[in-house]
Amino acid sequence: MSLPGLELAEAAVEAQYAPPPPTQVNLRAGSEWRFEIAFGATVRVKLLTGTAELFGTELAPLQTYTFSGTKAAIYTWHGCTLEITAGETVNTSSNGFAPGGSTTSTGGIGGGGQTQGFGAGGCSSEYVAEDTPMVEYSNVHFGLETMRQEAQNEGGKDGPRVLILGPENAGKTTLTKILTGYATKMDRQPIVVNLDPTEGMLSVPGTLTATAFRSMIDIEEGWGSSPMSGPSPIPVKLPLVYFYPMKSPLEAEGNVFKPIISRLALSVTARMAEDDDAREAGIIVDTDGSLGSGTPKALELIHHIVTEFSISTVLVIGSERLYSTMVKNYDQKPTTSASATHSDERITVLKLSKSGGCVDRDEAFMKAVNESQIRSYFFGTAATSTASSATSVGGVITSIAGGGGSNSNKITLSPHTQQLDFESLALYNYTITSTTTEEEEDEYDPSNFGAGAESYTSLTDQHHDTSPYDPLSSTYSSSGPSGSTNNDTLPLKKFTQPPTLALANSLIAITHVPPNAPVADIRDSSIMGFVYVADVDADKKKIRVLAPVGGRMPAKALVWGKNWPGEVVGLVG
Ligand SMILES: Nc1ncnc2c1ncn2[C@@H]1O[C@H](COP(=O)(O)OP(=O)(O)OP(=O)(O)O)[C@@H](O)[C@H]1O
Repeated sequence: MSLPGLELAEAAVEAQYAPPPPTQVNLRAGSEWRFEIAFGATVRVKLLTGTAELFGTELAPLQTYTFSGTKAAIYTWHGCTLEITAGETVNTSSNGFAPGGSTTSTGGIGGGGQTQGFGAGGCSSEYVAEDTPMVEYSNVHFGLETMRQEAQNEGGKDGPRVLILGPENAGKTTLTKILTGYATKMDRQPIVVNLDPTEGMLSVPGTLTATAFRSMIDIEEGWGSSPMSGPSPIPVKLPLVYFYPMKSPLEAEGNVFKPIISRLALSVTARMAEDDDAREAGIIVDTDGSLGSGTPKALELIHHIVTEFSISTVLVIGSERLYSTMVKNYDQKPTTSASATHSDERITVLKLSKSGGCVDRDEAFMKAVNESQIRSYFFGTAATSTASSATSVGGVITSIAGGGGSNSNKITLSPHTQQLDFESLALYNYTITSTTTEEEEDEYDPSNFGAGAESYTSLTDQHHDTSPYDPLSSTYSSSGPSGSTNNDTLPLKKFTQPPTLALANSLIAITHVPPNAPVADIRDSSIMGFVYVADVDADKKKIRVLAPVGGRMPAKALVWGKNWPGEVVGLVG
């Protein structure tokens, strides 16, 4: 192609790019290889000698792991040699599967060559770092392990309930993975709770989940996979999923987030009460970066989490200020379960270093991560790995609520599309005013939906937070009341018809409650699964949806993910 005005011929991308030859990386004991791989590029990593782990989960020797759209590090305690090879590229533009979908299967550098970087194996960035906080993190693990041992020895005592806090990109999720990986390696079965709606854990973005980890985390995909039919190299996990279709816990003054947390905590506590393995191993709670902001509202939500999950250990990464606030509010204060069990259990607050490897993920990368999570929820993952064989199955899924975030079993699913009569659906939408400054106001306007005010109903939120507020009273005295009580109306409205075009390309969650359930019940319901709106026919009042399973749409209340995860274009061609 000629460049206008310059009469220079631009070399073809393929010609510019030669696949890098396999590279060997020698890691000394206590160092890590940090790498970034763009979406669309794949890089294969093999452990040739020694031992190594990726965020707490050990790599099997001589097995090839394939990574795409990843920023991570492989750490070694005793030294190792890794082999890094370029994998095939993924067509990110035209197949409707981008960025996490089908591959060109060229075995080399294909049309998407521009996504390959110039580092080893086509990484866009890679280097070896000697300075890591892994010793600190492993000490935390052994501290937690002592608490688990105590819980095991003294029947009835709970294992550690850990809350991980910090600003965005401080490494909270990474620490959660490391602690979970180490715990499962020691045959513990911790319950991992994800309270970060920006990124799904074993589910799509916009979900808050709790999962009992009985087996190892998947190296390539982050968290492993939730149940679906077909062979799976890593045992699947079954998350309990709640839908929170907002980007930040602080939206709607935290009034939607808090009751869902209470629900989640109730389920987790019930599970711990009847499952000794879970009780001994305890809970690890990963949070959203906005809770690390230290604002009164964020502190109030932290307090809610600490209370509801009876947190015993608070880990703060990468924020001295937040650490000092947490020490002031919680260190050596009794846990909420201490008063219930008449024990003397006290909260410990610890400060941890942020890893120098933590990378800021820009909006485009996060968008690709989120789209990839949603895409894999419906389509499974492409067969990129030589470590596991791909199998096409009929898309029959036994449980559909999870599955999105990390379907590592390289299964291609076949979701079903079907036409639905919009009038037969009970669709609800959160009508919040976004607190995120860059987002436009999102007030509910019935006229947008072509329906009068009578087409939606509004019920009052029944939830009142009665949790004691002592530890934080000093914090709030200067800023006045927290403001959590000035919005008693739950911003969850039902609308009927006609369907709006804004529905197209968005997700709808199927709850477990009947269509006419009170809105507080709809908000508090766990999720059966998701459908994706492929098309809207406003005239005929019909929508075409993509569902992970065939058959009739369950007659349940539905919640629209309009604000978040929002529009995901091109899932269905
Ligand atoms: N040691 C490391 N080497 C390379 N990359 C790393 C390392 N630690 C973390 N990362 C990467 O940095 C990014 C941010 O880390 P992580 O997701 O753990 O942060 P977070 O605090 O959970 O962020 P958020 O609040 O936005 O969810 C991730 O892509 C993660 O894989």
